[in-house]
Amino acid sequence: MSDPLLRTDSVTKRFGKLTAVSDVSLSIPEGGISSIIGPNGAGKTTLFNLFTGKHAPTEGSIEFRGEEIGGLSPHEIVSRGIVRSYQITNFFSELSALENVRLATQADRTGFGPDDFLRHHASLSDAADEAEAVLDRVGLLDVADQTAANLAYGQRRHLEIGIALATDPDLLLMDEPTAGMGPEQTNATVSLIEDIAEDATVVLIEHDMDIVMNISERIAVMNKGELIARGTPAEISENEAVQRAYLGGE
Ligand SMILES: Nc1ncnc2c1ncn2[C@@H]1O[C@H](COP(=O)(O)OP(=O)(O)OP(=O)(O)O)[C@@H](O)[C@H]1O
Repeated sequence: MSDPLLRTDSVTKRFGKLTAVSDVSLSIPEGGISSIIGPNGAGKTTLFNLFTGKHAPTEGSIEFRGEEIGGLSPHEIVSRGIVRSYQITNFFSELSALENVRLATQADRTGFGPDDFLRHHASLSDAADEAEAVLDRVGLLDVADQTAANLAYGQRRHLEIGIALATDPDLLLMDEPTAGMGPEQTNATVSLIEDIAEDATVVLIEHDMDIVMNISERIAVMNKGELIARGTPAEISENEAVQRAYLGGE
């Protein structure tokens, strides 16, 4: 089997006396969709925050493509190709959809070295083309010129995904991407996630079990900070420890 894209080894995060993530060893292979599920407070978001550099692990390691990333800054982690699509709004509301995505594509391609500076002008028009392609992919080309603030809720969520895609991530972390959406928008978002997973690795935190079971190739289940099960949707749906965790009995 090929090396995992992301691997944690006994990673632990404590906040004072509270252990939010406890001794979690998990491998995410390259490609496809993996989901992290678990009851409220299980430690899912904290695990994402460790992956993105928002928090440093208290103990243990996190490797991306075989290199330690635990404790790196968010900026360094993004530059390695790990990007998070936020559940909270993460765009400039007065700028248009296109401008928001274009800023993200520019940030991805414009470095700070002298060569980058010389390439800057040419890269701006490329960034504009790329931004349009990203907007098309997330279904927002027809509202490209509307300000982000004027987009409907589901469109704003897709804009956030577009901003993440604009940096061409290898690993896209998505935190409840369908939260608050109606059935039609949910279906559109699920199709988009499946499309993204054709050429990037996607890890989802998702509470909607129908989506999780339909879309995931593999699922990791957390409860009270611990990883209690890993497996395919069929394996997880039959796992007794998982059923107990969801019934609140463990
Ligand atoms: N910055 C922080 N400081 C202190 N405690 C925190 C912090 N972040 C998370 N926690 C605590 O860590 C535990 C795990 O929280 P986390 O948000 O990771 O769970 P979750 O599985 O994402 O839950 P939910 O599904 O409700 O979002 C909770 O008890 C939470 O209160």
